[in-house]
Amino acid sequence: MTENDATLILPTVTAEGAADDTAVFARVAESPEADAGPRALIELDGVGMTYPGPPPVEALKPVRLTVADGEYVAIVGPSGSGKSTLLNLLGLLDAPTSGTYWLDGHDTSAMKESMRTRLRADKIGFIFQSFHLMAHRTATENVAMSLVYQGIPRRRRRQIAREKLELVNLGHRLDALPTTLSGGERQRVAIARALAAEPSLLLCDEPTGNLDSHTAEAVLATIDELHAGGLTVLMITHDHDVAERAQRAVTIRDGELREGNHVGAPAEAP
Ligand SMILES: Nc1ncnc2c1ncn2[C@@H]1O[C@H](COP(=O)(O)OP(=O)(O)OP(=O)(O)O)[C@@H](O)[C@H]1O
Repeated sequence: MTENDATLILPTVTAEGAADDTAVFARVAESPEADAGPRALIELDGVGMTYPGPPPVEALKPVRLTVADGEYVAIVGPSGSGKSTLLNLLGLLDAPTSGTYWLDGHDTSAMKESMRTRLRADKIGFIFQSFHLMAHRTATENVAMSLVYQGIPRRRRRQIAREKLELVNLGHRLDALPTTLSGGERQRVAIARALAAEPSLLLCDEPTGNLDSHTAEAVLATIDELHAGGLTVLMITHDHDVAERAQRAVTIRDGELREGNHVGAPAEAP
């Protein structure tokens, strides 16, 4: 990924957009539901996605899905089942063609693009199979740069980056370039970057797909610890062993979601 490509997952907010959003965020924070017990961080109601084609492809059939704040949920399915489509919707990288997506109480369907971008930057940290690190930047710079668009001063950005890298046990490799890091270490830099803005949701897209099983275990253990600390984790994977780490698994097949089959999850119609 080039530095330009990085803007796909890094926030790009105008001052105007930020001002609008602050007002909306304040209104939501004042709502009476804010105190009403365990809250849903994610709520999909009839959310579907049909790519226009031609020919049109119904990649995600209208689904309902609720993920509570602090949950660890795996979405598991084979190639072509609609995982990336769902990830792009959940990550506010794409808008659904039907239904309503509430993220932390915000109806994202009605939002302008600038607002969705702002919400994404505030609420969601991403980690991907291929790390997406900038090759010519140190670990600290890779993490710190994710905060550039949030108007955080450079010194503070670097301080946050160091803290997050220490959190994922990379305090001894702060100045290392990605090419000098192992695969597992690179993925931990990516996790540190995802955590920099204190997201509510960690959205993971096959984060161990490029790692050997030993290294994968270490990365998954880091994600377990983050979840134990209260972070909501949504793990997209085709690997049932990876999905087993979650509290709850949801299966996706041919664009249809089915509530999972293990670990304390009450079966629930999609
Ligand atoms: N832009 C697009 N236009 C048309 N069809 C698409 C588009 N993107 C995906 N599809 C189709 O939607 C379906 C779901 O694709 P998706 O990429 O979400 O699956 P996936 O589960 O992530 O697959 P993989 O694990 O192989 O990445 C597939 O049939 C795919 O061909």
